[in-house]
Amino acid sequence: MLQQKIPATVITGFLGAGKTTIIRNMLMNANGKKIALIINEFGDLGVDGEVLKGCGAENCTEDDIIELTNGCICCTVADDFVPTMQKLLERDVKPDHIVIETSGLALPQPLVAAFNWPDIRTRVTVDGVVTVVDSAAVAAGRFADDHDRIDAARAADDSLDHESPIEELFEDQLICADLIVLNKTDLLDASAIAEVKTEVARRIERKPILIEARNGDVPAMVLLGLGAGTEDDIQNRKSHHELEHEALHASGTDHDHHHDHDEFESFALKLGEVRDPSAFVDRLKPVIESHDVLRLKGFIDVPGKPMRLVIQAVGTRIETYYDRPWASGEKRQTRLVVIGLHDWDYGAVVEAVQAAAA
Ligand SMILES: Nc1nc2c(ncn2[C@@H]2O[C@H](COP(=O)(O)OP(=O)(O)OP(=O)(O)O)[C@@H](O)[C@H]2O)c(=O)[nH]1
Repeated sequence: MLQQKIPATVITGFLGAGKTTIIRNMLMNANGKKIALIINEFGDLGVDGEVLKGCGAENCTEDDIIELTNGCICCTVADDFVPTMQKLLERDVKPDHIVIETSGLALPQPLVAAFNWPDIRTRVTVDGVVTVVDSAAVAAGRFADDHDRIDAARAADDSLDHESPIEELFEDQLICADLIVLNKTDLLDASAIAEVKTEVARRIERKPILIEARNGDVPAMVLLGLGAGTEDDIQNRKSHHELEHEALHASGTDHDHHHDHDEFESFALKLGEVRDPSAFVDRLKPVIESHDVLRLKGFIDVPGKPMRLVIQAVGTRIETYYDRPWASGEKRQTRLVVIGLHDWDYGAVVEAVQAAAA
């Protein structure tokens, strides 16, 4: 008997756009579908996996959540992703649907291409690539970089062929989408949302479905019911990197030009108790602003509190909430992951975050 392929949904989008939030919502509304999650993060601390395990969904137990933390999934496809999929597909009880959350810095294209590997292609299909957009960040001009500055830099150094790394990545993630979710529309008025739509649409020639969402509230039926078979269409969704590579190849100047994440850096910090989390948040804001920290997240140990406090910062917008009690035998500790552009003053950022927590 011909086995039906298991559908897999790829959830991508820049740092902090709301990927984990969408998945958390979906798990609560999946109508009994057994979901397997593959979670990929940039940085050593598996915060997203822990947050999702903390939500205790019955259709997706801790066993069904697999974390890939050896760097961005697009660079570790062969070593990490493919073996993980193979193991998942060998389980006795197969999932009804596989959901993959890429890191905010990953290119979805190499991941989708992996679905054409022979022993994966016969068993799984990409139901769709969902690209989550932080509408507030788009409205604030986060992805529309200062082109004059970049042009000037290019004029001074003609080996610079890139747009800014953030803008390029944003476009590559859009280009690969079957569904674009304009998330965080609660933070904008109607005219700003309309501008964001125009801004997003002008960056892609294909016309994927575009929907608005607040707090990642997208019906599971929509999210998991795209039926796109994206692996058959990757030729039409090439990343800047792939196009550049092809152009160099055609001009005979091809060289060993790997995609990497050199433009971004992250570090993990382990700290002691934070007595006054709201003062910590207040002190963090100027640190994030002055050092252009792109993302900070983790868990805080607040003395006297039985629960751990989750902290999520996307730019200077910071949210904290208690998610679950510290488990017995679990070490109470403040653990943070901080992501920024590689040219930041690393030592100064570490010191400033430590000082803010003290
Ligand atoms: N105001 C607002 N905040 C949101 C919305 N969706 C998510 N957030 C918040 O944005 C922050 C980041 O959300 P996540 O879901 O962790 O984002 P992510 O894309 O998984 O982040 P990375 O995995 O680090 O790239 C959290 O504080 C969320 O609560 C939304 O629609 N509106």
